[in-house]
Amino acid sequence: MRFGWAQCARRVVQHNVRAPRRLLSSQTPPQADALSNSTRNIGIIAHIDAGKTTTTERMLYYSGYTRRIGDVDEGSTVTDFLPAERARGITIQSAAITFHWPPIPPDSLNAPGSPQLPASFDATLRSTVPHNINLIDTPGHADFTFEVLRSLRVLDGAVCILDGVAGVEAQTEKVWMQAGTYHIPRVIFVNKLDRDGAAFSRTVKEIGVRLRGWPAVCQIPWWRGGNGDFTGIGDVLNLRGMLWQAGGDGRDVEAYGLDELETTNKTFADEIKKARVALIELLSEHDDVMVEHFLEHDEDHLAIPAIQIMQSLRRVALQTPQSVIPVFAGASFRNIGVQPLLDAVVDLLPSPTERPDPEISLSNQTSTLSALLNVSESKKTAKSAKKQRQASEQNVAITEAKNLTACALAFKVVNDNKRGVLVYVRVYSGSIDRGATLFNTNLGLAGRAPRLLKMYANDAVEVDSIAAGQIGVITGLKHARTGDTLIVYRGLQMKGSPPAGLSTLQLRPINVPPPVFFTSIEPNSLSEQKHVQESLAILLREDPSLHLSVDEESGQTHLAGMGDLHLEIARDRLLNDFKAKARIGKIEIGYREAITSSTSPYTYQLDRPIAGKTAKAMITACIDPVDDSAVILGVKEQEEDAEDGPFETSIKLPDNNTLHISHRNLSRHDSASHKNHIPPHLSLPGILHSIQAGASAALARGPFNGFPVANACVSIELDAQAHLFPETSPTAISMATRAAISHALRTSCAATPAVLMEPVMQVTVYVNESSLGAVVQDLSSARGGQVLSLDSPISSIPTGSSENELRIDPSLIYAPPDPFASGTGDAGSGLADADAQRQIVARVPLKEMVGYLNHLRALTGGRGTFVMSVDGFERMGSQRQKEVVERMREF
Ligand SMILES: Nc1nc2c(ncn2[C@@H]2O[C@H](COP(=O)(O)OP(=O)(O)OP(=O)(O)O)[C@@H](O)[C@H]2O)c(=O)[nH]1
Repeated sequence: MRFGWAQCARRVVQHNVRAPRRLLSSQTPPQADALSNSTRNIGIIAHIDAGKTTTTERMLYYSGYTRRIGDVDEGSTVTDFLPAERARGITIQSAAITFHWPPIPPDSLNAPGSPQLPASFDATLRSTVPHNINLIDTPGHADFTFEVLRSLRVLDGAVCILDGVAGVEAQTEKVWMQAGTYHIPRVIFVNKLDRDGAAFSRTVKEIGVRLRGWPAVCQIPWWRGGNGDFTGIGDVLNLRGMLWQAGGDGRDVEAYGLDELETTNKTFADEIKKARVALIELLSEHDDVMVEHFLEHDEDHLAIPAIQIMQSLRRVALQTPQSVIPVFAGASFRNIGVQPLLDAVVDLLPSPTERPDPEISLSNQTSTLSALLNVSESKKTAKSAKKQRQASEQNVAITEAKNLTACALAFKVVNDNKRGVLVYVRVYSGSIDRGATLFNTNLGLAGRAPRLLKMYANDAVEVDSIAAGQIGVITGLKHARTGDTLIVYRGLQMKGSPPAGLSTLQLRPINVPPPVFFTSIEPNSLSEQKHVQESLAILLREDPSLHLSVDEESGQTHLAGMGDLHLEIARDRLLNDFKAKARIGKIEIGYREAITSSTSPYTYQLDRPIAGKTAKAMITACIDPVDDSAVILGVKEQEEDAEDGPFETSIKLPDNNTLHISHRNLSRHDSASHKNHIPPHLSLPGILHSIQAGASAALARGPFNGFPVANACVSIELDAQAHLFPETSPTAISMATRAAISHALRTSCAATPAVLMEPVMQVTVYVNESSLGAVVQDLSSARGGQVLSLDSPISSIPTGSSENELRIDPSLIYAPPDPFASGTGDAGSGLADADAQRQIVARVPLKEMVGYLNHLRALTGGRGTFVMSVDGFERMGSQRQKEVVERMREF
C-alpha cells in the first residue's frame, strides 16, 4: 500500500509557487510576534564540498522560489552568485536568502495577512504551516572562517551537512564547535549517500565521537537491489519507507507503510523498527515527557505517535548544551531527502523568540538586551567610585532605553553593482522602518535608512520595515561596516547622538583574528589611485578580516588576510568585480617585528601647513618592549578605565601592543578641569582618538623590515598647555604622534636590532593509524613543528565548554549496517578498526604549512585532512630570520 508521504509530495507538486516577491509587497505585514514565531533564521554549515550549495539549491526549488535547480558544477547556482564563486565552484560569501516552507499555496498568495499559526502545536506539526525561512549558506573553506563566525552570530539554528563518504571532516568539527559556543541548536544531514563508498553507519558513529553528541537517527538509508544503490530513506518517526523516483526532480515520492514493507522488504522493515526502538530509548534518556509517553503506550516503542516523537526531539535539540543530535539522510545532488530536511528545520529548530537573550556591552559592561530594556534590572548598588560612575552611566542608558525603538546588528556588508552598498542586518528588538534614522554605536554616526530590502540571494524586494527576529538589508548607509551595532532612538536627529550610556550599546562583537598573509597593491597609474583606494575601502567594509596598511617608504599599499585563498579572492574581486587597475604582488607571510630595547622620551614638533592651513602640535613618546616571546592573540581593542587621579588611560592595540596616555594636569573624570587645559576647539575624546590613529599608523610599519610591530608598549605624555596650540587640529595630533613613535622605533632599533616573529599555527591533522608515523615525523622534523598530542579522536576531547566534555562510546550508538560493511558492532565506523583514525595536534610555523595539503595527501594515500588556526607569533631563530629577510629583500 502506498500512503502518507504522497500527501506531503502533493503539497510540493501542487504548490509550484513562483518567487515569493509579490507576496511581500502585496501582503499586510503580520503581527511581529506571529512573524517571529513562524520564522527560522538558519545557517548551513559544513566542511568544504559537503554539498551545502547543492542542498540550498534544492531547498529553493522545492519552496517554489526557483523554477529550475541550479548546479554548482555548471556555475548556475543562486547563492554562489559572485563570479569568483562560480568560477571555483565554492562558496566565499555567506548568502542570505528568504523563502517559505512549506510553500505558501498559490491561492493564498493575495490573501491578506500571513498564514495563521495555530494557538498551539500540541496536535499539529509545525511543518504543516508555512514558515518564513531566512537561510544563510556559509563557506566551508578554513580561510573564510571569519565569514562563518559572523554569520553564526545572527543564526538561531543550523543544518550541518556531512559528506556520507568522507564522514565528519576536520572543518566540520571546527564549525560545529563554534556553533556550539553560540548555543545554536543543530541538525545533521548526511549527504552524498549515492556515492560509491558512502557509509551512513560509520558517519553516524563519527558524529557521536567527533561532534560529541548522541546521534538521534531519524532516517535510515534505503539501499536497494543489494548493490548499495541509494534510492530513498526509512522514516523512523512515521515508520515508513520513502522512495524517490530515480532521475526525477525529487518531487515524486512514494511512501510504503511498515505492513507493506514487511512483505516486500522484510530486512528493511526490521531495520526501521530497530531504529525506532533506538530512537525512543535515546529520547527517554534525555526527556522525561518521552518516558511518560512510553509508559502510556504500554512500553511499545512502535506505538508512540510520530508527533510526540517530533516534539520530544525538539525539546532535546533545544537543550543547552545540545547532547542529542537529530540525524537525517539523503543525496541532494540526486534530489533525495531534501523536503523532509526542510520539515525538520521547521519542526526542530527554534524561532527567534526561543533563543537566549542577546549579549550586549554598555559602557564597557556586559549585560543582555532584555536587561537593558527592563529598567528594574539596572538598579544595582555599586560600591567603588569607579563602579558608581559606570552604574550611573548605565542608569542613564537604562532610563533612556524606553526611547530605544530598535536594535540591530550589521552582520554583513556587500557592494552590489546595481544597488550600491547593502548592509545586512538582524534586528534584535523593535522594528526598523523605512526612512528611520539609525545611530551606529561603533562609529558614533547617524545615518538614514532610505530603503529596506528582503533578499532572495541576488534578487531583492523592497519592504516597509524589518521586525525583531528578522534578517533584512538596508541600503544607503554610507559608513556601516560588518559587525557594527545600529540603534533607532526616538527623536534622534541626523547630527545628534543618543544619551551617553546608550551611545555605547553594542551587541556582542566578534574578535577579528590577526592576518597572516599579505600582498602588495600598486595602482597602474596615478589616475587609477582613487578608484583603487575606493575599491579597497569597500572590500574592507565588507570583510573586516582584511587589513590595509601603507608602507610609507615604498609608498606601497599592503593588503593582509587570513590565508592565501582569502587574498586571492580579494585580488580577483578588486581586479574583476571592481575593475580596479592595479599590480598585485606575490602572496607572502605576514611576519611581525619586535623591538628589544627601551627608548627615552622624544618630543616631535609638527609645524607645517596641512591642506593649506598652518598646523602645529607636539607629542612626546617613548617605547618599551613587552617581555613576551610569543604574542598571545589579543586583538580586541579595549580601553581600560583608570581609577580616579591624574589622567591616565591604556588602550590595547592589535598584536599585543599597548598605548598608554597620561596627562599630569588633567583629572580622569573631572571634565571641568579639562576646560582649563584643553583648547576650546578640541575635546579629550577627540585628542585620544587622534593619538590612537597616529600610534596605529606608526606601529603598522616596523623599523627593521617594515612588518607590523608587536609586543610594544608606547607611552605618550600629553601636556595640553605645552603641546596644543590654537593651530592644533586632530590631523596634526595624529601626524605628530606617528612621527614621534616612528622616531622612537628607529632609535630603539639603532640601539639593539629588532627581531622577527613568525605566525605559528595550531594544526590538527586526521590520519589513519598506518600513516601516523610518517606524518608525525614530517611535522616534527621536516617542518620544525612541535607535536602536542597524539590521540585517537575519542580520547582527545578538548576541555572547555561542557558540550566538549561529553564522551561517547561508539559501541552504544545505534546505526543501521552499511551495505558493504564487514564484521559487527563498529564495522565500518572506522573507529575500532586496526587502521582507525588518529588525531595529531601540533604547533607548526605557518611558513612550513604552505602547500601542506598536497604533501599530506601524498603521505596518506589521499586520506589525511587537517585544519589549522593561528596560535600566536613566535620569535624566529637567527638562521630562519636571515633566510626570511633575504627573501623579503627580493620581494
Ligand atoms: N554524488 C553526489 N555529489 C554531490 C552531492 N551533493 C553535492 N555533490 C557534489 O559535490 C560538489 C560540492 O558541492 P557543493 O554544493 O558546492 O558543496 P559546498 O559544501 O557548497 O562547497 P563549498 O561551498 O565550497 O564549501 C559538487 O560537485 C556537487 O555536485 C550528492 O548528494 N551526491
